[in-house]
Amino acid sequence: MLSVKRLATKGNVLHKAVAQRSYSHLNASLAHHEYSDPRHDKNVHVMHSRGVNILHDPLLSKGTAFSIAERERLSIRGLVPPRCQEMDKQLLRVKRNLDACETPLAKFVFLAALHDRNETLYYKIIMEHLEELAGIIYTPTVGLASQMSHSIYRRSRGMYFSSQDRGQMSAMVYNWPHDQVDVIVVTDGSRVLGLGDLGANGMQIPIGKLSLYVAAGGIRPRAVLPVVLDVGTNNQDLLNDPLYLGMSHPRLEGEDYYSFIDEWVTAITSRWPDTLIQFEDFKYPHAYNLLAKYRNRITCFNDDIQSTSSITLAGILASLKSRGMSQEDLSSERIICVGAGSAGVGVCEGIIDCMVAQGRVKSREEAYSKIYMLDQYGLLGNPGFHPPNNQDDPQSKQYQPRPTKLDDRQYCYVKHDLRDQMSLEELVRQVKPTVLLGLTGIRGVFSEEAVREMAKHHERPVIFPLSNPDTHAECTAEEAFKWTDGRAIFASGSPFKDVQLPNGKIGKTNQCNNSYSFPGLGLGITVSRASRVTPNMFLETARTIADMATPAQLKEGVLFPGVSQLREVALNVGTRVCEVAFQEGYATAILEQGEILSEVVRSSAYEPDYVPLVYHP
Ligand SMILES: NC(=O)C1=CN([C@@H]2O[C@H](COP(=O)(O)OP(=O)(O)OC[C@H]3O[C@@H](n4cnc5c(N)ncnc54)[C@H](OP(=O)(O)O)[C@@H]3O)[C@@H](O)[C@H]2O)C=CC1
Ligand SMILES: CC(=O)C(=O)O
Ligand SMILES: [Mg+2]
Repeated sequence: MLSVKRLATKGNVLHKAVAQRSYSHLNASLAHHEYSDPRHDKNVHVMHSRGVNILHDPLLSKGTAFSIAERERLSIRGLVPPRCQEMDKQLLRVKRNLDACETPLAKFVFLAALHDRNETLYYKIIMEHLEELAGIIYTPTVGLASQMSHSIYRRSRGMYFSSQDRGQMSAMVYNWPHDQVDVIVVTDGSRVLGLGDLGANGMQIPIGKLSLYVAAGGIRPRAVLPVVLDVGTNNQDLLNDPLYLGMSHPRLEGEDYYSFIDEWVTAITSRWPDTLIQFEDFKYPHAYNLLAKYRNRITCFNDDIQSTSSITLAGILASLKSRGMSQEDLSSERIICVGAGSAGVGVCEGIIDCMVAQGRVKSREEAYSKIYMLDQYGLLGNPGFHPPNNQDDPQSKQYQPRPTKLDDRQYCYVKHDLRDQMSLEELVRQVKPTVLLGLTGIRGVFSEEAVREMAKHHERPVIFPLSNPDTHAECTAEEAFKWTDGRAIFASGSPFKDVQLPNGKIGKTNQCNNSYSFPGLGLGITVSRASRVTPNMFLETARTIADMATPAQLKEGVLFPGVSQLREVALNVGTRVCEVAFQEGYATAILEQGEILSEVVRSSAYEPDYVPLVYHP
């Protein structure tokens, strides 16, 4: 086991990420009154300023929980109701108000307001009710909130960089009030979940992801930065809406687009050279192009491509055990992936990496042969199998070449012995897949015919409609269990309730979402101060999560711990990612014999507790 005694950043500057993390979350939020001194007791937060600013700073405010002594020394006596109420009473009030909200969107707005008032209380309630509230601050409700973002807008959070900021970004980054930023989630809003181009409204996604980085991954609230790159939108409804808050022009493309992103990356890394950047919800092929451009230059990854691959691979590996097989049997699976975009290709590359690492395939090419990929036109197959104008072959008469060419990444999956654009139903008949993955963003793509056909050939068909939000899932849990007579091993991107089966049993559902992988990845990278995010980190994340369900859970089709245990998942993943960072030589933290790495990771994770505040001019 690796151990860490003292950590330092690149350039030999003492870095507090781990060695001092236990008190670093006590730092004040606003630069003008930020004060952090390791000499002070770690249970006290010392500040230069006082008064109403403290009360209205969400990172510092305790609302009614300020003690009388604190009110006195912070000059806020009389500015809050007289009775001091501890956090337990505040939580009671928040939960009652939350339960009184009539719709998920109303809950979202309520929680966003709490986030803006008192972050400690926000994270406390989220962590205490993670299973319930992840569905509000994250998928599915965050999808609706993104669509409505311009209507429900109350207060700004994060940073926007837009086409009118060209040439200004290196200066703008200094408008952010915190000197240390551990994780940035950035989107250009071009493909928000399965909801398409939502322009600047996409901001709700980085905010939601970063809330999970804090609640599950233990990253400090003051060290996260949500960002929208507003390069315009092609969403005409938003452009026509007088309330829309983004730039009112079509999306930048080509050189304009890539040089814009370059300016932003340069600006960000000039102020925060060690920050982890998570690219989120960029449309294909920009998502891949940006990853290819920056993955070897800065500490970054693409969530949709890479961390989705970790959790989906974890799901497939766990399903092998659930079916009484070994994880090493991965290469004997026959996998159909419907969706050939960022997530589809990313997920399949992760599966192939694992097959190759297991050494049960002779080559990467052999691994590609195990996966069948479809896009909106059907199977990526052989166009040569369509003799033109063959009157005897009804399929051939309908054949139209794809309007767009496949790129190199997709071309690897082309099946030269099968007809191009074959339908899912026909492919299932021919291939008899063991695993069916959906990453299309399109409801209903898993038809009854396809799923029933699959279930004819396998006792436990593995059916993963992974698109978000729930309204865009390729099929519902009810459908999957109905069409397989309750035998499916089911996982979806957004949460579905377990299904009551006619035989009295319960069809267990799993959530297979990158929210299981990115918080731990971020924690591990932050703690180790890894300078790069590597393929092995994603592979090991998958293996770690795949080993977490108990044999009893696996037997009944439960593949992962529940969402309420995301913190535990993140701590395990974080520890493993940290180890990989050290083993691969990308950790810039200093390693000495001493503490146990898993304990360092655990003690580094933020806990939402109030800390006494002290004024020291
Ligand atoms: N569960 C999770 O953790 C995650 C889930 N996702 C979900 O995956 C979905 C796709 O994301 P992403 O890959 O980035 O999006 P992309 O737009 O990059 O890719 C979508 C793919 O689906 C294909 N497609 C569209 N319609 C159909 C259809 N009717 N039948 C078959 N294929 C179709 C598209 O084909 P064509 O190219 O021909 O248009 C394209 O290949 C989203 O809904 C997203 O929410 C994404 C990341 C994580
Ligand atoms: C979960 C996620 O990242 C997505 O649906 O895009
Ligand atoms: Mg995403």
